[in-house]
Amino acid sequence: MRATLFDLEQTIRQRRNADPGQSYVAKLTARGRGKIAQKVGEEAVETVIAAMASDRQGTISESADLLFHLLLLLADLNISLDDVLDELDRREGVSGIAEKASRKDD
Ligand SMILES: N=c1c2ncn([C@@H]3O[C@H](COP(=O)(O)OP(=O)(O)OP(=O)(O)O)[C@@H](O)[C@H]3O)c2ncn1[C@@H]1O[C@H](COP(=O)(O)O)[C@@H](O)[C@H]1O
Repeated sequence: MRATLFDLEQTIRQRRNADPGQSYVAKLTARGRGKIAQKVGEEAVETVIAAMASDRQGTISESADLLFHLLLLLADLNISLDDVLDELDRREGVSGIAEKASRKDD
């Protein structure tokens, strides 16, 4: 059966308090939110670089790293994937162009 982002979210929550010597999730968590956030930024940049090089496999690999580290950061903030999907649901059907035009200060 195919693993989902919800499965990965659950694994990350379970691994946060594991032995940092045995778990990357625990190790990065122990290094603090700033380090997790830095990794999200690095993986985002690496995704962009791969995409701009039209490196399909690289973009897939870096995107997986990015999603994984983003879930780690969200877990550190006690934000669930459902919280983010709720926000996307809220936006469903609202054109990004129309939404931007409705902002007063833009
Ligand atoms: N999906 C992932 C996953 N994707 C990437 N990574 C790790 O993320 C790290 C990112 O690589 P980098 O080279 O950027 O990082 P780094 O070598 O630590 O570099 P520095 O920041 O230290 O310079 C690598 O160590 C990858 O192995 C992952 N580690 C774990 N998972 C999932 O999380 C589960 C729990 O992992 P553990 O907590 O390690 O048991 C695993 O079973 C997987 O399902």
